[in-house]
Amino acid sequence: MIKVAVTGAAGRMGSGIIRKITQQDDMEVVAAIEIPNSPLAGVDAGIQAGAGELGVKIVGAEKLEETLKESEADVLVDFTIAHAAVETVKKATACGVNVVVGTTGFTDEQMAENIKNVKDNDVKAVISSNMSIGVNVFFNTLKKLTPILNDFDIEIIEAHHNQKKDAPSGTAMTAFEVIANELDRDPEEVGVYGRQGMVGKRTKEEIGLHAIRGGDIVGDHTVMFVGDGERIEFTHRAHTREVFIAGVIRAIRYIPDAESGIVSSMNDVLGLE
Ligand SMILES: NC(=O)C1=CN([C@@H]2O[C@H](COP(=O)(O)OP(=O)(O)OC[C@H]3O[C@@H](n4cnc5c(N)ncnc54)[C@H](OP(=O)(O)O)[C@@H]3O)[C@@H](O)[C@H]2O)C=CC1
Ligand SMILES: O=C(O)C1=N[C@H](C(=O)O)C[C@H](O)C1
Repeated sequence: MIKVAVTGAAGRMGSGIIRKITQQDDMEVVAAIEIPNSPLAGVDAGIQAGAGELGVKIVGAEKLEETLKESEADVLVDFTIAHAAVETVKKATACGVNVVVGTTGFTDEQMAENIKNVKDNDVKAVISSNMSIGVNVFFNTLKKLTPILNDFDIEIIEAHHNQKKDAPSGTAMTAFEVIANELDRDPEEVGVYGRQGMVGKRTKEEIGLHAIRGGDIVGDHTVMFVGDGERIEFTHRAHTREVFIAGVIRAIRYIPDAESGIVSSMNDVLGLE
């Protein structure tokens, strides 16, 4: 039985992950953590998630370390917000707990800190901006398309629900890094985040990133390759968060076989590439 702790337990992803884990016979929720001093502390995590009573009470993040120790969690799953996730990964890895992280919006420095904490504490980890199988095939296909279309202008457009806090999405940022890497372009130099005013003509090298926010859009990503006289619009659309949650379940199941001290990718989990 894999013992799972979930941070962001009352969030859109966290509650869906708790519901899904209760339907598996090889894993169980042993801890559910919310923001420090959460008003939800003491509430049953299963009831909160709509999965029926679990006998696991939500605790505030100020009790993270003691909760991880008492619950003997094998894996912590984090879908929260970047600044909180960095601290959570630091504390969980220091307690020897493996991590599955889907939170987005990390700066390069924050991601480097996550990787260092996994390495220094020799734990197992899966970190990915998008856990869906479709998006990971999308990334791999982009890797193949980009060198062929290297002369086209490339723009990335993402659309998400009106509750999303980070922009551009983590998935758009990963797509951007894949493309920049394939084209040997420095992401620091070629990223153009929206355009406004007299920005001048588009340069050949730049890659535009654009974020749309509205209603209940689960998550759409389009990479536009625009040439003279034709264009390719390569799109992934998530219809439901269940696609991300299915990936999380596979990532949890992958952890026992994962290599220690490194961050595994969803390609590793899904056996892609
Ligand atoms: N990799 C992937 O496949 C996917 C990634 N995501 C990413 O996951 C993250 C969460 O998304 P979503 O579930 O929609 O967001 P929500 O805002 O619905 O959920 C986040 C939850 O985390 C809580 N939280 C904040 N800080 C802490 C903390 N220190 N400890 C414990 N809990 C905390 C929040 O509480 P409060 O609301 O009170 O602040 C909230 O309940 C985002 O970064 C999003 O981009 C989302 C979908 C798929
Ligand atoms: O916040 C979301 O909802 C999502 N976030 C991830 C991202 O930023 O890429 C993944 C998915 O698109 C949904």
